[in-house]
Amino acid sequence: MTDEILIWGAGAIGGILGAYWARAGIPVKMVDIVEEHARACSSTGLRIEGPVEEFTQVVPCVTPAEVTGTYRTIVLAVKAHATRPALDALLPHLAQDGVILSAQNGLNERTIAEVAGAERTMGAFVNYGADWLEPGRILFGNRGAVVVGEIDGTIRDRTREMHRLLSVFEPDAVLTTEIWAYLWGKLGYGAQLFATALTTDSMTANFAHPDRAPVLIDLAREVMSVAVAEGINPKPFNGFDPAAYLPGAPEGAAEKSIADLAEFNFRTAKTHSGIYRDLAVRKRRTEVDPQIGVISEIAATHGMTTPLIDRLVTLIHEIEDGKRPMSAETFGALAEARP
Ligand SMILES: NC(=O)C1=CN([C@@H]2O[C@H](COP(=O)(O)OP(=O)(O)OC[C@H]3O[C@@H](n4cnc5c(N)ncnc54)[C@H](OP(=O)(O)O)[C@@H]3O)[C@@H](O)[C@H]2O)C=CC1
Ligand SMILES: CC(C)(CO)C(=O)C(=O)O
Repeated sequence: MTDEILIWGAGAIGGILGAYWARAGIPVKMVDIVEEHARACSSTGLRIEGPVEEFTQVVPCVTPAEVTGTYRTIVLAVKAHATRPALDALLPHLAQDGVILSAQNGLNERTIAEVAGAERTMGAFVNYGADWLEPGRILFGNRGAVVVGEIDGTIRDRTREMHRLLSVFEPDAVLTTEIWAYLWGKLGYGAQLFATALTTDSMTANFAHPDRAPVLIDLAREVMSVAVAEGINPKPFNGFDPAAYLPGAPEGAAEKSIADLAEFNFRTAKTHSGIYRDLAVRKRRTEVDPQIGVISEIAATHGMTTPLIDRLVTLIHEIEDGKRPMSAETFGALAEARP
């Protein structure tokens, strides 16, 4: 047994955490299926680039087959659709009294709790912007909200310790009793980000586009109404204001949130979302089903329908399958599903 932290998934999100922790002298090891990346991080080091800070840090990194021992803290930072296979591989290395922290988008904490047990699951919400560029190189595009909390809302010694560790990386990290409220807020913003990836335009260009803003507003309204049906009161962050998308919001509030998101994303060196990168750069499937499709599944349990979310999922799949281009016309096909 070791108190070394294991980061499972050493890409944009996990790699940055690993580099900051290793630089601060915190014992950390990373695991990644990309062997060339693992070798680079362990030998010449992981290069963090971009406007936030630039440095190179050696961080021990192995492939899943090379992991030995058991760990009390494992940070899971793979894409949402890789959560289950990653859990299968990491569970033999999780101590009985250990915990998995999800540093992901979506409601992965539900899956982790199901597989590893609720007691061994901790939630996080991360909104910093980063891109994996090539083996051993990650762009840190912008700082963003980092929040940690137990899935049952309690605050324990281990939660405070995780908050302390995250604060090494992000001094404004928040310790919360309402992690689900942040995760649902990110689902609303996440749906908007998926919509921006229907085009090749930057996130900011989409948020600032007069014809697209109303569609982005209606999308967030759909997600926020499902959150409310779930008994969640989503939290604001970095320009995303959940209350602006709820019934009874003051006039102009949603438009202001969209303008704030255009402004927030104008300041990042990460011009496009991770979804755009999956589709246009990495040419691979996205997290759309576990991150966005799940919203309509939850809506159905409340007897609600989510026409925009459903159309968005279909369009993203059509792009993944090469049946549609990323274009203004494809965004227009989303707009057709507006109420
Ligand atoms: N990037 C960002 O700015 C943000 C991302 N997020 C979220 O954070 C999560 C992680 O995203 P991100 O870091 O961008 O993704 P990346 O693809 O950059 O990093 C994930 C890494 O994990 C590897 N991997 C995949 N499956 C496994 C596995 N079973 N075991 C070990 N490693 C594996 C991937 O390899 P391969 O590439 O070959 O699959 C990749 O190197 C996602 O849920 C994302 O939505 C949240 C906020 C911001
Ligand atoms: C845009 C970002 C970084 C949130 O700010 C994100 O979550 C993504 O790329 O999917």
